[in-house]
Amino acid sequence: MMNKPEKLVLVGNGMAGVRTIEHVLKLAPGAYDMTVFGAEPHPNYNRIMLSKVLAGGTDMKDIIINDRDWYAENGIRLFTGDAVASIDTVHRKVVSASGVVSDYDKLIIATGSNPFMLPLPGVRKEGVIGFRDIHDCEMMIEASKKYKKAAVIGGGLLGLEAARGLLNLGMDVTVVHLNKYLMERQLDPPASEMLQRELEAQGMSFLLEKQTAAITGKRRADGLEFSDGSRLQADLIVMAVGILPNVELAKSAGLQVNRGIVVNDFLETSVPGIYAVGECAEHRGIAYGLVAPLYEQGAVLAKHLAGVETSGYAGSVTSTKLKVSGVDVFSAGMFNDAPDTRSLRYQDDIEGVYKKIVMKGERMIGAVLFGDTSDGTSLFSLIKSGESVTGREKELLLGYPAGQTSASPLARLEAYSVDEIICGCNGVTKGRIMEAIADGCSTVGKIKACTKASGSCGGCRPEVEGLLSIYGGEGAGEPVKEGICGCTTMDRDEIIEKIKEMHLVSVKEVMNVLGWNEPEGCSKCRPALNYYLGMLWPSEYKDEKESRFTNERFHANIQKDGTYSVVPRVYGGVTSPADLKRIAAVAEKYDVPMVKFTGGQRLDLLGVKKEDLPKIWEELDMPSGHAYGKALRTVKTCVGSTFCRFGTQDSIGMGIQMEKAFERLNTPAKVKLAVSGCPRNCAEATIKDLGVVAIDGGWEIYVGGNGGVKVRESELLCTVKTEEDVMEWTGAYLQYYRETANWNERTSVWIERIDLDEVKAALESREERLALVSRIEETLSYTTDPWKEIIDNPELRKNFMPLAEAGTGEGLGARRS
Ligand SMILES: Cc1cc2nc3c(=O)[nH]c(=O)nc-3n(C[C@H](O)[C@H](O)[C@H](O)COP(=O)(O)OP(=O)(O)OC[C@H]3O[C@@H](n4cnc5c(N)ncnc54)[C@H](O)[C@@H]3O)c2cc1C
Ligand SMILES: NC(=O)c1ccc[n+]([C@@H]2O[C@H](COP(=O)([O-])OP(=O)(O)OC[C@H]3O[C@@H](n4cnc5c(N)ncnc54)[C@H](O)[C@@H]3O)[C@@H](O)[C@H]2O)c1
Ligand code: SF4
Ligand code: FES
Repeated sequence: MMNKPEKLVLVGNGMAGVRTIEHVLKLAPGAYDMTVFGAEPHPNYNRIMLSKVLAGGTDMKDIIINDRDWYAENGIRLFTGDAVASIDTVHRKVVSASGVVSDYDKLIIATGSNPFMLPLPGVRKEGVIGFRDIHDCEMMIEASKKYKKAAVIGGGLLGLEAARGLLNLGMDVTVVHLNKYLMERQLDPPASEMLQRELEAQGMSFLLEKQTAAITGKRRADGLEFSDGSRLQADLIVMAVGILPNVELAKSAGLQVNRGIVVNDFLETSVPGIYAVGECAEHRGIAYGLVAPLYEQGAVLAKHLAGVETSGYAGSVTSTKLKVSGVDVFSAGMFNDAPDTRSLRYQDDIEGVYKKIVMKGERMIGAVLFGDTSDGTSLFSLIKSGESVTGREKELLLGYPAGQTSASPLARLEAYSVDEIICGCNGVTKGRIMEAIADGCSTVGKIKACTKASGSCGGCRPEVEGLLSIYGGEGAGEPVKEGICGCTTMDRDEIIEKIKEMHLVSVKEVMNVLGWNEPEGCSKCRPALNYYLGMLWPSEYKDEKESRFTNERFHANIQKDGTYSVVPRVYGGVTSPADLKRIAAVAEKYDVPMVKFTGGQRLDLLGVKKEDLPKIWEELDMPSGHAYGKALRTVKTCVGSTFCRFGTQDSIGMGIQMEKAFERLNTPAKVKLAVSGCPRNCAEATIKDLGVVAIDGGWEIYVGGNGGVKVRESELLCTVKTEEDVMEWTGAYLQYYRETANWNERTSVWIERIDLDEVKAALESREERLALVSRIEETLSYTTDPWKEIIDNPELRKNFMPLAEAGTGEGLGARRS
């Protein structure tokens, strides 16, 4: 195109600016003679990965995007550690702090942002820091070696990622937040509360609705003082209360500046020949703080500079994911309710999943996901497209039922346009990934090396794997395997085989030895490994509470208002006046707002405060009903032959026997049983994981039923004669399920996957059945009642105390459960 190269100067060697010149190099090679100035002493690096560096497991050298050779190979003059001090817009030149003068024909300002440091007394003391660059990250790592207590001011994305990193570095961390809800700019209150609970369980402490008034200490900070007069001790204070676009240079050069440097749709500033891109730019009144929109800006600016036609940048809808391992949070678009919007919500407190989509007319305009963010990309795509989703709201909220291929995640990926951004962190489109696959990239690793997709937060890895399986076809050199989660490419069977072969005995050891790409794992693999290890090594494995969901850690179901529910075990649904009196007395004494019968014939005490749980368990003096766990829940019974005139067998006695035998059993997913005294089936045994129906002279055993979201009628496994036979088949069946199902796979899904005939074949021989029964009995012999364990152990009881009693010093000590 152009003959003599024009001089292009980039001020700011960060993510948006360098991405722009990468595009220019591709679109118009040789068109520009380029010079880059960076205030930091490093080549261009991935700032978002600093959170991962702080959290451990990622090395500083791994976050370099373009090393110094790249600049040299592309003929770019690079000045690092040398900030541009002034711009002469008349003579078109910039002058750096060290005195380097550089002429330009075109100038890009990409100076990013500065952390907003609250103007508090004491803010300049040693030990007070923002979190923006490699230097800050190194300072925090150093501080953690000498000091113990950290305070992070600001419970937004950055503050929480910083706090998680500091916890990993062994510090006690308190997050001080102005608002009542964490991440209030990204989450609605229910999601925010679930997030807080999960982070508390990880060991983070919170002070909400707290206004910091001063930073105390002499030369070095030693704590915070709040506007209500209270104090917090801390040796390291990280300020994460937002960012301010870095506009000083532009302002002093006379460019129009509001909050950011004002640009039009082609990223042109008020001065001809000067452009601004990235966090420092303000487009249509918005200065963005996430890479995806900044990369979109960069792509437009590059086209403009390369003389390639573009309709300009029209602004972005944004989405965010929190990069804290073990917590899946996604937010996009307008997620708050408004008078002209309509919201649909789904909440599963047992699995710790919350989903919300916000509709305006026929369009979806926002979404919040907690616990399961797998639909994030497709929901975001629909939000951005603005297409009508009328009639599909429910399936968008709930995701698509397994096996429904027309709307499977793969089908959705296939339906995306080639311009759809798959990897937000690196701005990689579906089309780019398809190109890489067509060029021979046959593994996720190769696609990462070639396109950078999945190389940053890792959140897009499932989509990259999906695209590989769709477009890799026969040509893909290495087979595409479904890892149990994004942290590994190994599937369940491979992991179990390795655990057995190498005798791995802890979650951490499995992750280390089997090369997890996330050192801390995630909310999918940690509980799964915890289950597999417990199933494989019943005598030696010690359950890792931190790998379990909140409900299982507190042995009670958390409710939407943060209270808990208590469901004592009532074998076979049969209670006694004495038990009922105790339940009533406890309910009165602790002001339990509601006592309710469950669908499984139990009594549920709802609205219990966490600190009351151990006292209530003690006073009830009844075993845990495990209503919160992936475990045997209930054995529902009908009245049977004891009282019913149709009854052919004693269904109550059978049910009680089964419940007493298998209570406390850990299973891949919850398990519900039922026993009916005749084929009228009043206990609804044919929609249970295992249901027993009495017939003349014997019993029928049905398996794989479900009465939940996707109703499935159970199938006949066998017909047996005696109660002993029922016990043997039930034990063998439950153990076979425990040994072969994926973690979190209900029997109804498992049986469709492996087929009933396989189950029948596996249980056909008496010898095999007895071997399975002996393994389940061994497992059961090591189980204890969790409520009793806590009642008898003062250390465990402390986890249930309110913060002020459980903590240290000013009542804010970190609580690790
Ligand atoms: C810890 C952390 C985690 C993050 N995680 C995410 C995430 O998960 N997802 C996401 O989308 N976003 C994330 N962000 C935000 C994201 O990193 C920024 O949006 C992005 O880096 C902004 O790019 P930029 O090029 O505008 O600014 P920067 O990347 O900040 O680059 C600006 C550069 O300009 C330099 N500079 C400033 N003034 C001058 C001058 N006068 N002369 C020369 N150089 C100068 C600065 O030193 C800096 O190196 C995170 C940010 C941080 C700090
Ligand atoms: N995963 C990600 O996408 C990610 C991660 C880190 C950073 N970032 C980006 O980096 C930038 C900086 O992040 P951030 O979290 O600092 O900004 P933010 O503006 O998103 O959040 C700042 C938080 O601090 C709180 N706050 C404000 N004043 C306070 C005070 N006086 N005391 C206590 N709390 C106070 C606010 O209520 C707010 O929730 C943002 O643009 C963010 O999007 C993104
Ligand atoms: S299932 Fe049969 S035995 Fe049981 S209550 Fe109903 S009618 Fe009676
Ligand atoms: S979305 Fe973060 S690496 Fe792709």
